[in-house]
Amino acid sequence: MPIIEQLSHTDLERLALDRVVPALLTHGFYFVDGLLGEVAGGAVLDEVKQMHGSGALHDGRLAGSAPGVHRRSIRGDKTAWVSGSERGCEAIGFLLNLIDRLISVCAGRLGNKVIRERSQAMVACYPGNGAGYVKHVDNPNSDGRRLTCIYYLNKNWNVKEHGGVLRIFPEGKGYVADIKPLFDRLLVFWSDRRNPHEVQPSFSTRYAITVWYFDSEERAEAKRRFKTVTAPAHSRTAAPPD
Ligand SMILES: COc1ccc2cc(-c3cnc(C(=O)NCC(=O)O)c(O)c3)ccc2c1
Ligand SMILES: [Mn+2]
Repeated sequence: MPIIEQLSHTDLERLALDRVVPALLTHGFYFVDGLLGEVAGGAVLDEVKQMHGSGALHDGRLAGSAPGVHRRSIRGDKTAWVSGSERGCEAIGFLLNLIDRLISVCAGRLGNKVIRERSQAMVACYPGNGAGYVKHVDNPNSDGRRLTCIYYLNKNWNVKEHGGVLRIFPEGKGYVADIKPLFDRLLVFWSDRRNPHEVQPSFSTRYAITVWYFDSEERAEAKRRFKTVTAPAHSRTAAPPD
């Protein structure tokens, strides 16, 4: 299927400079709808459905959980990690390239941090059995993750029926932000303690693709710390694969 480029580079620059950067600097998060358009977004969705149908998604892991606490009670998604260059991930690769270009335009204007690298993409499915993800911070302990980017893939999502809202509790703000996991929506937010968030129980299959962008210095320092401190396995701070 031909992938029609929806956003010219100028559009991407305008989106980054006029929308994403100002929102990150004031509210700490931003979402945009219609990122890829129906055709390219639909191609990404087809690839994710194919992965799910072929059994490529497995129970998501936890950074470090207290013994005896049942993982599913904390995090109920199934995930797979892709680079986007795998066979059957061409549309996902196109999406990741577009998000890379968007974030690289933003990076120079987000303060003195150097955002130059990112994690692999985490393809996630909340199966719709009421599972969600309890309130958490993606990067509570300076593991290098600076920005979380989540691309949602859910058509005809009805929150009253399906739940699955991502609720962000912006630190120090008097409000919460309820983000519906709608098809072709991209959400960007600071990964650290500024943005505790939860995935509310989902009652329909809920697909998303997440990438984390690293602050190179914080990431390098975290790797040094990780190597030198022989922390017991269960207590280690987890971070997605590079
Ligand atoms: C041990 O290695 C790892 C590697 C990656 C990990 C990723 C998550 C994670 C974090 N946040 C969310 C989330 O907030 N989703 C919001 C939404 O879908 O709207 C999510 O689905 C998954 C948790 C633990 C991990 C451990
Ligand atoms: Mn999270």
